[in-house]
Amino acid sequence: MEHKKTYNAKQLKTPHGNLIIEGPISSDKLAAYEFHEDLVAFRPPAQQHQALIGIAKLKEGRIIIARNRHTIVGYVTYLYPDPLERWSEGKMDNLIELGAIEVIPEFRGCAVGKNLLIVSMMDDAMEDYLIITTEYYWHWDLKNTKLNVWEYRKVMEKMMNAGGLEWYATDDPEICSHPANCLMARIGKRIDPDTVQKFDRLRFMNRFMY
Ligand SMILES: CC(=O)SCCNC(=O)CCNC(=O)[C@H](O)C(C)(C)COP(=O)(O)OP(=O)(O)OC[C@H]1O[C@@H](n2cnc3c(N)ncnc32)[C@H](O)[C@@H]1OP(=O)(O)O
Repeated sequence: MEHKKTYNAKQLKTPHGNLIIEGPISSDKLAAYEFHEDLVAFRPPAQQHQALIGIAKLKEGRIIIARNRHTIVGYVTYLYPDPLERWSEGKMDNLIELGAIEVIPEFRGCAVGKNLLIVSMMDDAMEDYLIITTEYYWHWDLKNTKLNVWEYRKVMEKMMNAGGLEWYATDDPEICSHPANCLMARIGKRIDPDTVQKFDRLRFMNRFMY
């Protein structure tokens, strides 16, 4: 499949300053911007910056950023699912995963997360994808936000809903291991029924056990 990427951008005014929410952004541009030192949710900032540059180079990879002048203060990633996870087992070239989303603490609660999702979906090419995201509570910043798992889950749902991702049932053991974990997905307008069926089979791989 051809992976068309069309750049979109919007301005977001926040009490902490104006941001540009933009992408998909090229690896060269990503490399040229500063990467804020508080972007620590997944890896040390320098390593995560490099990881995002790598994703932007992938044919299916997409990075949308929130930028304050020359500094990246938030991002969301899209790429094929990890080959070790069940979501890649269907070898579906139109299934991509929202792999990570992060906003620095200073700008949280200012709708940056929601706008990263909104700008992501401005690209019409997203209608050709089935987009999934897996939510595991152990990736959440419960310590600093002081939210409990259900409050945090609500934040995640509201943010993902802004991009049209909705809750989907699954028997994936890791997701089922805690009730706050979940699978969310967005089925693009041009997705065919065959793809939806394949996705259903991926969601329920253990059904013959019952
Ligand atoms: C697939 C994955 O990546 S899982 C891991 C997700 N990432 C992380 O947990 C990393 C650390 N956390 C973060 O970076 C941020 O908190 C994010 C990305 C989860 C959310 O980003 P934000 O920019 O704060 O989200 P945003 O401001 O758009 O808020 C979404 C909704 O949650 C609400 N919300 C946000 N923070 C809070 C809070 N602390 N308390 C209550 N509600 C909150 C917002 O008011 C908004 O709700 P609304 O639509 O009713 O107004």
